[in-house]
Amino acid sequence: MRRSMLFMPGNNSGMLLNADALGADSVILDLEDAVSPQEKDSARILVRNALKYLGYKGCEVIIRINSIDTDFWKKDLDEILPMKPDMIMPPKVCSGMDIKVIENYMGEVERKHNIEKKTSLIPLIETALGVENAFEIASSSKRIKAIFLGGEDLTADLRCKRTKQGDEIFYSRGRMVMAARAAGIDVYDTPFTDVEDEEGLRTDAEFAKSLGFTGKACISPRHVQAVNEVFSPTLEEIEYAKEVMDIIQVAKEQGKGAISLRGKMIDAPIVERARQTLEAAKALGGAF
Ligand SMILES: CC(C)(COP(=O)(O)OP(=O)(O)OC[C@H]1O[C@@H](n2cnc3c(N)ncnc32)[C@H](O)[C@@H]1OP(=O)(O)O)[C@@H](O)C(=O)NCCC(=O)NCCSC(=O)C[C@@](O)(CC(=O)O)C(=O)O
Ligand SMILES: [Mg+2]
Repeated sequence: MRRSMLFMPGNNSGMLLNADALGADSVILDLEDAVSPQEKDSARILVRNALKYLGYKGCEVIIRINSIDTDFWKKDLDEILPMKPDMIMPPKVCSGMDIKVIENYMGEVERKHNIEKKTSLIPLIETALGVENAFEIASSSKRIKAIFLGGEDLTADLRCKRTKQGDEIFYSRGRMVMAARAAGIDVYDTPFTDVEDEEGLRTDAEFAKSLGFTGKACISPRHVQAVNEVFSPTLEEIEYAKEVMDIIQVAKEQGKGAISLRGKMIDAPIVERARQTLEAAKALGGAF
């Protein structure tokens, strides 16, 4: 289960060394905006070597490449794909056509190196055009396992102020969740960028969860535990889900589709949510 995704700059060897020991479900080794243009070549080699020699058994590893309007993205794929990372994150994806361009080049590299695995994609959507085309992007390739909202670049493109409360990205968050769920994939929320503000982080993560996000990115290891907690089912939720499953069995035996539990109606969609809760709990290692 992927709840937290921790970004780290691809040119920081100290951070890369312990990448899979920080509690995040995924780490995103960044070759894009956290790396200056002068450092792109050395960061690419460092990340390639980290994948090759460190192995990263403790969590999923995603590489954020540079965007297709730069001179770097093909070199990124040339070096990184042969190391078979779990996923590639292309940034500033604006359309399904962008995905086709990336996918075609990935196919070329995979064939050249006889790589059977088709590496998955998690497109970063962080422009107004990208948000408008979110469903088209989400459904443009079988390689896409999730989409990811980038609030900082998006608000720069929208020409508005990025606030902690996040009213300015409310529409985009809803649109992303809708697009991802309609395409049958997961959806991840933008990182909370105030490293010191754990209460603000929790509020932001809880709000993202309430909208339907699967998980959230982090820029600091200090945020990982809170994000993992928020995106895990609570014991109360698990207990309730089990009660729902029990009571719907009683309803079935009585030939009913709906029944009452603690004064509230239980029917098919509530049972489906309970099933999702128990599935998440099971994925996290609970015994049910
Ligand atoms: C923010 C800060 C500089 C603060 O540094 P500080 O040193 O003040 O932090 P401290 O907490 O004091 O660090 C205590 C100890 O943890 C270590 N430590 C810190 N962070 C760590 C980490 N991430 N991974 C592993 N280790 C870490 C540190 O090395 C130290 O270790 P040690 O010295 O041994 O004690 C640092 O966190 C950092 O660089 N974060 C990642 C930045 C990054 O990747 N950005 C790009 C991706 S976002 C993006 O692009 C989003 C988007 O695309 C989407 C959108 O649109 O929304 C966009 O467009 O924005
Ligand atoms: Mg960005």
